[in-house]
Amino acid sequence: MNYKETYEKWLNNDFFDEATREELRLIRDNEEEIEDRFYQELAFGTAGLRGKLGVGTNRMNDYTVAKASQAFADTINEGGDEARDRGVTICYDVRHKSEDFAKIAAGVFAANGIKVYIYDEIQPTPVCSYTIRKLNSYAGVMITASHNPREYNGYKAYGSDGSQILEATAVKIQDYMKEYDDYSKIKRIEFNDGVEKGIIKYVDPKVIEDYIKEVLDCTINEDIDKNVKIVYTPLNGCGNKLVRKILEKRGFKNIYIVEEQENPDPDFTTVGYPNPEDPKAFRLSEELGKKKEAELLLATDPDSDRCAVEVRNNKGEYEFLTGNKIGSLLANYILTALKENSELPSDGAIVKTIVSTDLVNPIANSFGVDVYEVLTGFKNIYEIANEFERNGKGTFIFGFEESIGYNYKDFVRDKDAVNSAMLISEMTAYYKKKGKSLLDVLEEIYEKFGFYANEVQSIVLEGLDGANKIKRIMESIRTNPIKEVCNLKVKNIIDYQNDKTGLSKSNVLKYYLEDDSWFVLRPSGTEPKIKLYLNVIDETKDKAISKKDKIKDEVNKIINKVE
Ligand SMILES: O=P([O-])(O)O[C@H]1O[C@H](COP(=O)(O)O)[C@@H](O)[C@H](O)[C@H]1O
Ligand SMILES: [Mg+2]
Repeated sequence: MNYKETYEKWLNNDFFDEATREELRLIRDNEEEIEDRFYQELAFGTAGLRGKLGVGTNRMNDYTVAKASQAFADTINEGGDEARDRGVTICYDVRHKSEDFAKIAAGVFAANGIKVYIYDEIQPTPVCSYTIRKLNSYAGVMITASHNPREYNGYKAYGSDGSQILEATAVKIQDYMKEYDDYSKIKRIEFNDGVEKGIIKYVDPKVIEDYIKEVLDCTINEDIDKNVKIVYTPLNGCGNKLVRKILEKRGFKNIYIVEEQENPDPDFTTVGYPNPEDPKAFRLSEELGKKKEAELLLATDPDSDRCAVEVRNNKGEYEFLTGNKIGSLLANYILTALKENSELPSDGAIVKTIVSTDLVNPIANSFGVDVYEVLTGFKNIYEIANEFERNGKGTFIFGFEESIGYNYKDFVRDKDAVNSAMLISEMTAYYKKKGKSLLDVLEEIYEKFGFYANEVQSIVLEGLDGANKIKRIMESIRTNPIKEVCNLKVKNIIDYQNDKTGLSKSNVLKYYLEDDSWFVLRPSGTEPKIKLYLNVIDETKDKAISKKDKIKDEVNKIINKVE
């Protein structure tokens, strides 16, 4: 069926509610809009389903959420009575429709005989992962579009191990989805009926208390300067309650919250694009920071799994620290402390993605700790912890990725901005006591382990046209491989789609240059973007940065030539 036929089918089927059909009538003459809404079904990407809110098969709405939930329910039902009884944990964030979608999903699972555990308020993504493990749930769902713009929502799906589902399960769910083109086949009861029947239950708030204890147990050093001044913003998302509680419980004396961004706001009015990977998200934090002379600014994204950092430099200005820098600092901090406290496991591992900085390799190796590399996505990072658990060997210490995601230990199996905010604050306070800032420590790390310059550049290409352009860029570089960049010969090309890498197949190209620098091109799996990642090494910091900029420019020229 082509997009126009699907559109007509929705328009003329009185199964769909009047508001839905009215929205479709209004776009009758807008061919482009019809195509964008119906040319495909939402599909599982890096972190579940993600799409714009609105009517259509390529949109997040009551029907597509119900369909995905029915297909997920079918997958769970393959596990029989045990799976149904262990049930599904459901959480949701602050976005438009998040709570509604959570309740629709709950109604679908319940109608399929699957128990549901749901919170009566917004929760961060890491709490979803934690609760699945704590309640021994068979699966989980987090309704969120993370840091995407306000027009988006999404559906993160989890397995019983508390990490997001891998491709094999996503494919299974998508196969089941094909059986529900007729939406009336989806089983669903009203949320309140499910609560009355007792098949949908609210999670005991004690679980949150246990989570807080576990996070506090991640404390590494107590001998720290708790007077360090910290500004925190939840960016109107889910981080507010838990991050503040944790920082208070750790005894930090000077925590300042950006008031305008304290309470939930699904429009993210005060920030616009609520992605703290973009330093613009720190505008209000910087203002408050300057007033309070704060040393550290922390921002968590709307579902509070990403944590961004700015640090005050000698001139009193704030410097953004990328995910690669924070990942390296945390790895160095954690490993140093574990070694000093004689707690470093002999089979310990650090896990990062293939697009994250290599600086962590010499750091980890100096402690005799292995670094594992996986494809983009925290689901892949925690698959290593799951494997360790299945095989009974290996200890997951720390995982991170360049997109400001980190986590220590494995009681939460997704990135955790609550735990990260605590550890970054602790690390800052620890070095403050020694008279150093995070910037000083970073310089020491470079001196000791080498000068690495990293960058991630995103090119936004929206809609079907954008998606096609991204395809053409990847195809063009596959068919005409780059041979040399900035007088550096290409030493090796890894095509994760076609080469045998030991990892799942993925649309990613990694270019290694003769000096061991590399760059990677891949389409984002959560946003309409193609990303260029760079990891460049040289003898000094300045040389590394300038070489990285030159390589970036040259690769951009190649990309821009693609029609
Ligand atoms: O968006 P979040 O915070 O859920 O984060 C998700 O998306 C990020 C960006 O992925 P992509 O480059 O494919 O857009 C991934 O790095 C991350 O592991 C994943 O959990
Ligand atoms: Mg997020």
